[in-house]
Amino acid sequence: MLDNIRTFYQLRIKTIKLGRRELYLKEKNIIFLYLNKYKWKYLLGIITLFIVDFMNLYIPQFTGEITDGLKDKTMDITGVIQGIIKILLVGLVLALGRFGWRYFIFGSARGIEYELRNDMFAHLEKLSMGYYNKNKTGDLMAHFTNDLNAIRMSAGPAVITSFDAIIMTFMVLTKMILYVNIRLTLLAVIPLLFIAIGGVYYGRSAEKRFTAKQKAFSDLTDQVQESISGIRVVKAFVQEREELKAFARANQENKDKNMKVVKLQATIMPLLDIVIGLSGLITLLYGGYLTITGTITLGRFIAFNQYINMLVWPMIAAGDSVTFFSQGMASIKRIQNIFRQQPDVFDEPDVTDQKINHLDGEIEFNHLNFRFTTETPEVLKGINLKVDKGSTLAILGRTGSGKTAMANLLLRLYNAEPGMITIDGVDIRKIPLKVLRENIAYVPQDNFLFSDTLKNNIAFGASTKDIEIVQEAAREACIHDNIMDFPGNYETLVGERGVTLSGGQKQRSSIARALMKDAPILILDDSLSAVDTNTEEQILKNLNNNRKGKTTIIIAHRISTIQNADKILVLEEGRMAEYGTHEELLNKQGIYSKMYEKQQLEKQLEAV
Ligand SMILES: Nc1ncnc2c1ncn2[C@@H]1O[C@H](COP(=O)(O)OP(=O)(O)OP(=O)(O)O)[C@@H](O)[C@H]1O
Repeated sequence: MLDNIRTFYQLRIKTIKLGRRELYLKEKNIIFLYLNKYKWKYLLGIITLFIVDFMNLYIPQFTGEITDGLKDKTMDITGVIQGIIKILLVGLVLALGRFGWRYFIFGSARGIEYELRNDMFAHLEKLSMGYYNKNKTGDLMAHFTNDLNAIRMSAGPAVITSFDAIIMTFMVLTKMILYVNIRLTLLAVIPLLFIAIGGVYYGRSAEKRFTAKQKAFSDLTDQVQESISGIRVVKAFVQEREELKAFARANQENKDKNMKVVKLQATIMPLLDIVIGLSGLITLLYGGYLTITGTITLGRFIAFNQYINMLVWPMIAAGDSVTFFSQGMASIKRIQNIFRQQPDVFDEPDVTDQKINHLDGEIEFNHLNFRFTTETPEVLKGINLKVDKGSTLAILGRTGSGKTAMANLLLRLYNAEPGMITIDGVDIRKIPLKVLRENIAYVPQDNFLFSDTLKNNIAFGASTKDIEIVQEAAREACIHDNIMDFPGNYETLVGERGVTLSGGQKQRSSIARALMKDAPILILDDSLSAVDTNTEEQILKNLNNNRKGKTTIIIAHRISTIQNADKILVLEEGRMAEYGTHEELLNKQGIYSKMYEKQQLEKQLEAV
């Protein structure tokens, strides 16, 4: 019985410890996970550093010996040459050692930065749309540049300077005591103690200022990113001056926050000089006295001065290390915030058991209600309908009525409640995300194209880049002739460094990209709005011929786009206002028929 209780508590303690450790790694210091990977390299680097520092101490000693030898006339030219050879040999070891620690420690820091950047990108890719709706692109970009840079500086130079400072201080002090004089050493290092005390205060204050500085930089990056991506709107609304003012404000804020850091460093550095100067003064006064009284030789006095100078570097390095570490700490916290974010949409544990690797395309919405966040109102209410495999559903409705929301839910960019959407009779949440998205071809409303060739844009996400297949998809989307008119044909670069496509050309390239996927489900989200009616007719005809047996969902505003669909859903403020075929809805004399009449009238007016 007692044994059982003991085992129970032992197990419990173990679990708590494990839990704490996980929490510690996850919550407190993600950087330790990365440092751990490079621990052997760091160790090698630190050992090399130790050797370098150790060898360094012999140069003042050899100089001191030559000085005393020459002064006392106990050393001839051979002795001097031997002394110089010893110094040169130490110099050679130092050169090799300095290469070594740089290679090991800077290499590890670069490695950590590289891995952290990869992991951060992979993590960001996993995060759901909800996260991107809340966070600004510029801010995220600043994490990849400024914050990772600060982390690298603290994982590399700061590690070196700290260890160097500690090892060097320790060794120099030992050498000062053993080789020169203990009392002189103690007196000379008293002022240096103030540096250790000041370091703690400086570290705390520096981290706060660095956090503010990094945030200001993020805001500035965001400002530039928004102004440049929105330059068309800025120019069209003659808002250059306003944008410039907003930029100047962000820039000023960034400068102010940087100045706060500069001011702190500017206060600390002269203080360091004063402390170091005091040490030098004590050395001159008391060391000089000891030399005059013959307690230490002139050579040892000279060596002592060199040792004091050797302490200057660790003191300044200590200041730099605190700066780097504080900045790194501020950045790690910012990056940790990203890693702490969990995707809302993910494969639940039992999903992989489902063995689903293909979809047929029978979609069912079962009394679907949906809101984007708990704070926002419901945007879809009681949607209840079935889309048969191989049929076409058209969704029509005023702007903001929830059409794109339905597409987003089918792609699981957001989560619907369990059971509210099924595909082939399986709850969408039980279908592996990869399978779901691979089986849906989507033409989004914003027709985003990458800064790449048209060929690569169309073949994006497809299993092949075969030009014949790319051309076939482009022909179906009625963009082939346009592409052939471009100077580089399919190799034409799109976007910032290439040609600027018209709205309609972008739309059709985007349709070609979706058709290239040849998926069992195709969603066109207002994807024909920028093409003329003849081209629209042609594209729809092509879709009809080539997508037999496959499901299509067309979201549109023009009735001409959707009138041949098997079923038409009219959404009104997220509700199914009307549902049926074109004829059925016309007979209903409701919203659809009114829309139809209006659009017919517009057509006739256009013809006149
Ligand atoms: N990420 C989001 N968070 C909160 N609300 C959102 C979000 N995205 C869209 N909405 C809101 O949901 C409603 C439906 O939007 P949705 O984009 O589905 O409309 P839509 O019918 O596709 O409109 P349009 O024809 O203009 O594209 C709108 O009121 C919109 O403001």
